Amino acid sequence: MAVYTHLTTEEIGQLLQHYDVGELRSAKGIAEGVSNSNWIVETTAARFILTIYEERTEREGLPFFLGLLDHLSAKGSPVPRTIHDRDGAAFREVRGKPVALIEYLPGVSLSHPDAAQAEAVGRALAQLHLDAADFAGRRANTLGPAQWQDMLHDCGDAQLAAIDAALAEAVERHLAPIVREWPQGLPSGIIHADLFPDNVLTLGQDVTGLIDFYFACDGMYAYDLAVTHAAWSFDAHGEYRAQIGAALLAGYHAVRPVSEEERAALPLLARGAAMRFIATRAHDWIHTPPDALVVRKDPMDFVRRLEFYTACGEDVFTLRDQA
Ligand SMILES: Nc1ncnc2c1ncn2[C@@H]1O[C@H](COP(=O)(O)OP(=O)(O)O)[C@@H](O)[C@H]1O
Ligand SMILES: N[C@@H](CCOP(=O)(O)O)C(=O)O
Repeated sequence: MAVYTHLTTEEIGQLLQHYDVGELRSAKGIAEGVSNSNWIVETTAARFILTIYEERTEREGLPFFLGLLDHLSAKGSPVPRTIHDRDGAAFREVRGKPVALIEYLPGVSLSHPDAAQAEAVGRALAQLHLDAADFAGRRANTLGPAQWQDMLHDCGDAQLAAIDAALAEAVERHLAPIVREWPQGLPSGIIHADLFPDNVLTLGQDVTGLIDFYFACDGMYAYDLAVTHAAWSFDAHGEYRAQIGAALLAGYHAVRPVSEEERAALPLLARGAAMRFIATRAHDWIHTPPDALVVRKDPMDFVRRLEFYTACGEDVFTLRDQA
């Protein structure tokens, strides 16, 4: 469970007094998530998500993240609105940490998507890129190649090897070439940068929620597509699911056509996406406080994906048009 800050019911009740959302009925810590502390809050009026922003979500980014939710939601994207307090503020402070109340969206996260669901996710990602294009906010990517290098250097070879010898070897072998060859100048705009299955809510074949924009930033659209491909196209044993990968790319391409230059960069971007999650997972593996109620994520999942993307053929990134 991701709850790092343990608020009392009284504290949550007092916080809600600043919003026009009715009286507190119940508040339950949410099991999913690793970055922030989250509760489902029921009031006499509705259900909400209450989030306390922890260390990884930088406070200066909050006007961007929360403004982006409101921008996308106003465009009809399945993105939750920020609930503003009675003074119009998008976030407040509790125990010295920022806290926000977010619209609750229906739907469930998929653990084993089918091809139609993967295609819908690809479409939703492309639509998000289009809808965010005229958002005025800007935010640099704070988890780009330079930061992967810093984080992995900070972990140190010995600690990486203590997690798994293959982890240290993969970083040693792959990090420098990925950083050296990293593409520049591909079409860019605001990207989600973390569209994993737990950040997409669905009902049947429909995407009903895109959540957790706390890594959103300026970046290459094709990198976001590569992150999403790496996050969705493998089963629980790490086996590549070719139909899922192809459907995801096809769904995206149908809404925002991928240029040949972007397509050609996808294999490298996918290796970079794998390295990005190796870096943060390894860092968290080593630095997560022992009393945090959180399930740490295994960096080795992405070492296997990195090896897959290094060895795979071009056909993985062939773009097929919709049937
Ligand atoms: N707006 C929302 N509507 C419904 N459920 C949500 C919403 N936001 C978050 N959740 C639930 O809370 C979980 C954790 O939220 P998330 O933003 O991913 O946390 P973290 O930033 O810690 O990763 C999600 O997996 C989802 O189950
Ligand atoms: N998606 C990342 C971790 C970030 O977690 P989230 O719960 O904020 O989506 C990973 O899988 O490593």
